[in-house]
Amino acid sequence: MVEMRKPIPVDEAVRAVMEHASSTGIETVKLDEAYGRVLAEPIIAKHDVPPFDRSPYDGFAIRSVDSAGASGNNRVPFSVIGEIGAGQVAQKPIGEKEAYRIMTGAQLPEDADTVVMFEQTTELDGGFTIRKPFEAGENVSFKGEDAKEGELLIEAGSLIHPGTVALLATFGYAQLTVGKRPVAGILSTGTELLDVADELVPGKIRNSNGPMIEAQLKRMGIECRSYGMAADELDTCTAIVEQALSEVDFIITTGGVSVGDYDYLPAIYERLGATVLFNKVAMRPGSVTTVAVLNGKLLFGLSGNPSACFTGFELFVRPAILKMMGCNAPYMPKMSAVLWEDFTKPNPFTRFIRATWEFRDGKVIALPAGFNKSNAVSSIARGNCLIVLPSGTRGYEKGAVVDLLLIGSETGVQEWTV
Ligand SMILES: Nc1nc2c(c(=O)[nH]1)N[C@H]1C(S)=C(S)[C@@H](COP(=O)(O)OP(=O)(O)OC[C@H]3O[C@@H](n4cnc5c(N)ncnc54)[C@H](O)[C@@H]3O)O[C@H]1N2
Ligand code: MOO
Ligand SMILES: [Mg+2]
Repeated sequence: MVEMRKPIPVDEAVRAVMEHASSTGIETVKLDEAYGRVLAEPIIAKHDVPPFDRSPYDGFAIRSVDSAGASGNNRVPFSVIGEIGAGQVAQKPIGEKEAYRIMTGAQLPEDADTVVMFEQTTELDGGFTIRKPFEAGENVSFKGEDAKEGELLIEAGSLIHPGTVALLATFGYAQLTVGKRPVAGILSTGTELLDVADELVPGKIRNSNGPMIEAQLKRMGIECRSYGMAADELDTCTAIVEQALSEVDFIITTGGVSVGDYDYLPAIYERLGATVLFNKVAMRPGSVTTVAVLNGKLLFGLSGNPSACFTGFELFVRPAILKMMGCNAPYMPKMSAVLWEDFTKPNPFTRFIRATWEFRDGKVIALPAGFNKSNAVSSIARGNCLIVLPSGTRGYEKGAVVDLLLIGSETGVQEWTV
């Protein structure tokens, strides 16, 4: 008799996975390897930024007192006593009505407290005149205005993006500690599977899930070990999964998790003694998504159906990986949008629809990506988000406001429910 499975809500399933996603540890990397990693230490300003008062313009550094009373009718002359390019420092202090030519980014000479842009002067031989007074501090980029020594700038647990790299470089982090990346193992199960280079033969299809998952991992910078494809044979698949468990931090299998005669993942978990966290989720696609855990390692049993497989990765595998790396905001960001076409099917389970969000007619709209079934492959190639239609809702009409989950976003959120 077929096994009856009890679906659990998506949020509950995500929580169960996250409870078992534990840190892979930390390691030290060079700055040029830091992009895409997670900070294992906070970035605290090691010194003021900028580290000295500097000129934000190309112009002349003067003492503001000397500009008092300047006007169109009373142009005040200055004599230029030297030039300071960025990286150079003034050799002597400036005296009354004296100025340095100074370039953007150069340290202000002692006593100078303002900068006059070239455009605000009339140049003369050996000097220039100005036609307005300047206040102390006008046109100065102050020491510490960007960051103060000791200030907490970025918390540990943040994903390192190019801007973070700039900040790390500013403070001289030639190396830093980051969360270790877990190593993933992937196995595509299915007797019907052909390799990408194979010609189609009756009854068979090419393996698209394996390459897709590898790309989803690559997008996160995660290294994977591919265990290729395996026919639906219990002994063979069990042996591969067992082998993989000894070599990687977590395993993703695709296919074989439903109740069919050749769906062997449930039996494999049982043989290996893995604890199944859930084997039915109140979602579509991906209701058969199964996650098990053995010796602290997660085994993600994603559905064989391509749309379900894709969605299962983004909803369950991705946040778990980020948590293993120590990330404090592992969930896809959410946004609201106006649904741009009718979606008439009722939603007994929470539905995730591959879609594109864009800005149109003054609002953010969401356009479903086409053929919307769990076994669809064409629509997963389109779109930049998932529309979320909560369980227990009926059809939606064009114009309804719906939630979106953003796919491929660099930054995430700390808490999340769908
Ligand atoms: N009696 C029931 N049948 C099914 C149920 C159910 O509840 N009761 N659930 C359906 C749902 S929902 C889904 S989703 C699928 C899940 O199937 P499996 O995860 O067991 O996957 P397979 O049976 O191995 O394959 C399903 C489908 O996907 C194709 N596939 C598999 N691997 C790949 C791959 N690597 N690349 C591309 N396509 C792949 C496979 O050929 C099948 O067409 O079960 C329903 N059935
Ligand atoms: O498990 Mo499914 O809901 O058709 O993808
Ligand atoms: Mg099946």
